[in-house]
Amino acid sequence: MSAIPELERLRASIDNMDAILLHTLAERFKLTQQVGVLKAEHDLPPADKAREARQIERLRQLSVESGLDPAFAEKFLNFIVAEVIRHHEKIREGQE
Ligand SMILES: C=C(O[C@@H]1C=C(C(=O)O)C=C[C@H]1O)C(=O)O
Repeated sequence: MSAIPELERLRASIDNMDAILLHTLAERFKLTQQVGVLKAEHDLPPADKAREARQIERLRQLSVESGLDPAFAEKFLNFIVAEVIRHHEKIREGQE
């Protein structure tokens, strides 16, 4: 039996999941952009390390519960947050 139909079925679901991830990320960035504007208006610093530490702790816990590598979850969050902070700095400088 050919593996192709099963491979195509799995890849179609993977494509759907990728779309969900991307749309979810886009909605998250809409929210963080609003936080960036609020911070710039009130002269608050772009990064909040205490908040990030709480998010990492929470996501590490959720990862264990859902069978995901907690180290990966932490790296993934850090990657996204770094991009968010880059945007916040730009908003602060009036470039966004
Ligand atoms: C969005 C915020 O700004 C930064 C980005 C965060 C994020 O992307 O979740 C979290 C903390 C901050 O370093 C915030 O302070 O809530």
